[in-house]
Amino acid sequence: MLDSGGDSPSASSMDTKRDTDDNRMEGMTMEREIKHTMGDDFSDDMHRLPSLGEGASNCTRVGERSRPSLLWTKSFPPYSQCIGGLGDRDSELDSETSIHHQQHLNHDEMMKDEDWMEGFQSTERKDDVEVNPRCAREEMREKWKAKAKERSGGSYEDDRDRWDRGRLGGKRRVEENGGERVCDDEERVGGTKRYWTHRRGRNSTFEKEKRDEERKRLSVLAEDGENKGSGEDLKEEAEELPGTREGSTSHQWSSPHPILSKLLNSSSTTSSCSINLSSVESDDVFSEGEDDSKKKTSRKCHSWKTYLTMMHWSLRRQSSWAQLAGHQGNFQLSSEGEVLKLHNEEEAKCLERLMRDPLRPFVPEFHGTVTRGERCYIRLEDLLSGLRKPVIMDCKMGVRTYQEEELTKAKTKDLRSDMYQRMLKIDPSTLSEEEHRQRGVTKWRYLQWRDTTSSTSTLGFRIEGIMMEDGSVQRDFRQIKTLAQVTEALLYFTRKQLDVLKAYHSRLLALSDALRNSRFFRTHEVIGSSLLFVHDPSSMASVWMIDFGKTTPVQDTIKLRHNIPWVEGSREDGYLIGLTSLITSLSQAISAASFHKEEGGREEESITMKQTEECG
Ligand SMILES: Nc1ncnc2c1ncn2[C@@H]1O[C@H](COP(=O)(O)OP(=O)(O)OP(=O)(O)O)[C@@H](O)[C@H]1O
Ligand SMILES: O=P(O)(O)O[C@@H]1[C@H](O)[C@H](O)[C@@H](OP(=O)(O)O)[C@H](OP(=O)(O)O)[C@H]1O
Repeated sequence: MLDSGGDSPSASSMDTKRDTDDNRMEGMTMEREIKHTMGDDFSDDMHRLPSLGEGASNCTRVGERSRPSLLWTKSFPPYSQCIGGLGDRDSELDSETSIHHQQHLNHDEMMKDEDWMEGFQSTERKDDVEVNPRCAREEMREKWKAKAKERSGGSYEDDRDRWDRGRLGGKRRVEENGGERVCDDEERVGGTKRYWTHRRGRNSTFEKEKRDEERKRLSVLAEDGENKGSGEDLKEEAEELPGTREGSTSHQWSSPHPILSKLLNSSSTTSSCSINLSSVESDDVFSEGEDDSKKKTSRKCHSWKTYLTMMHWSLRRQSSWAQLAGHQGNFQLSSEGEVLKLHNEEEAKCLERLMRDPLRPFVPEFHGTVTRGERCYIRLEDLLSGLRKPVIMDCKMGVRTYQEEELTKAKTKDLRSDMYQRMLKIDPSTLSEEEHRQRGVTKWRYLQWRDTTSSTSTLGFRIEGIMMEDGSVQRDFRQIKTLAQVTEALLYFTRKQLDVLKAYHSRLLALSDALRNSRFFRTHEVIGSSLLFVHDPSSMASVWMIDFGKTTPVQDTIKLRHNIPWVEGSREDGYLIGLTSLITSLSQAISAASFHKEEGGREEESITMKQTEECG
């Protein structure tokens, strides 16, 4: 089912009938499901207006600049352990036009929102840090410190605690920095789940200290004329994100600090690391499959600083960030580990509003904008930060992915030959004679075709892509039309892990709650926005709302319901239809995974019994 090849989307009439029947059955289950999971406000069929603004929610008060209500199945490494943020562009970020979103968070404005945010409780997230083995890094650090001391005439501050605070001490940091992250440790669902909150203290003294330390390290490195050139090259190289390469469909994951581990494990001929090193220099020195003698010779040619420069570069490469969908080349990772997305006025405005909305806990933190060269970017929290081998799924929400104005534009707009080619490749029969003659289609025509040939127009969302823990990416889910197929995809994506499925399910229920209380949602047509599902092998899981590039406010006279089909002029997006489908599908997946687990248990039991009998 997940295979991209195979049948054409133009299904036979029998298939279509089966699909329709499936959907009808699923629709009935869905209604039952919604009654069960979403409470009375959502309990009617999808055509009923959810009572926006009613009732209380679990969300946290927004004005506190907190990261509330993350639902993880396990503890989550702190932001400071994400190494992707190390870098040399800190100063650039600091010095360039950087508007912190807090500047926009006018207190009075926030107070205006107070009435409909009432009842929001603050839940906090505990930093239950697992400190990773860092012996190798320790060793490297000692070497570096010794050299740094030598260079600076012995003035280098040998402050082990400082380093440890920065690199390892998530928990300690909590204590020492006035509770940058705290947790209510609120046990849920049989004591296996917790609601975490996550206070973002990016501009805290600690963070500044950490950056200063980093700068200090860099300036020591920069002093070394011998390696300056290569260091600069590497910095440039590191700016490019692995997941953003044109045409790249897979992303190789690395073991922790690949270059460092290679350095310190010189006796092994093969390395466990599989990071895709694209630097020429790094390939020279460390390429896979090299014989030992070459490695040794090569190593002699490079000073310790080269290693450090490269280590630093590799640490930056350690970010788990990967782009699963969307436009190639629109993203960068900042030295602070933020995701920089090409600026879009609409999106920036939405994010600003969202930072003052009950939906804030479901949206990446927005840190304003930054200019790099001639391009302006919005600065977003990296939602993959701290995750080792994240498994990601991008679901584009809504029953349509084009704005109403695209319809109007379509009448005058240029024809798109690239979109014609894409349609031709997948299903030539869908193109009209005129379109064949013109060898082009309007963008609206293409987007509408995408919506109707995927689950978008029927289920109110579609899976845009899935990246598994090995970095393999699957993007073609055009064949998925029914809820049963979605459930199958969810089981595949989560590898039937019950805790992950349950965490996603709860998170989506919390989201539906927040949406009901969200003024933003009430007043915006949400088009082309995605839900980003993220978990990792340790079963931490969460869902985030991303991509507001085509989300626009509607006039006061229009009351959006979000749960009814679209007709031209209504501006309805069907976001809640998609959310409902996803919640239902997750419930089905949970049942299937539970059944599978029980079956597995029974099988194991009978094998053990058989073995015992045989032995006895
Ligand atoms: N804050 C974030 N943290 C981590 N990953 C992100 C973040 N924002 C985006 N991504 C990654 O980038 C991908 C594309 O994001 P997004 O949908 O915002 O881009 P886009 O170019 O606007 O997409 P589209 O072409 O659908 O409009 C996502 O699927 C996700 O993998
Ligand atoms: O899903 P596909 O088949 O990759 O098609 C793209 C997708 O629909 C994007 O949402 C759309 O960008 P917008 O959301 O910004 O409209 C893009 O248009 P574009 O080529 O004009 O960027 C399409 O090419």
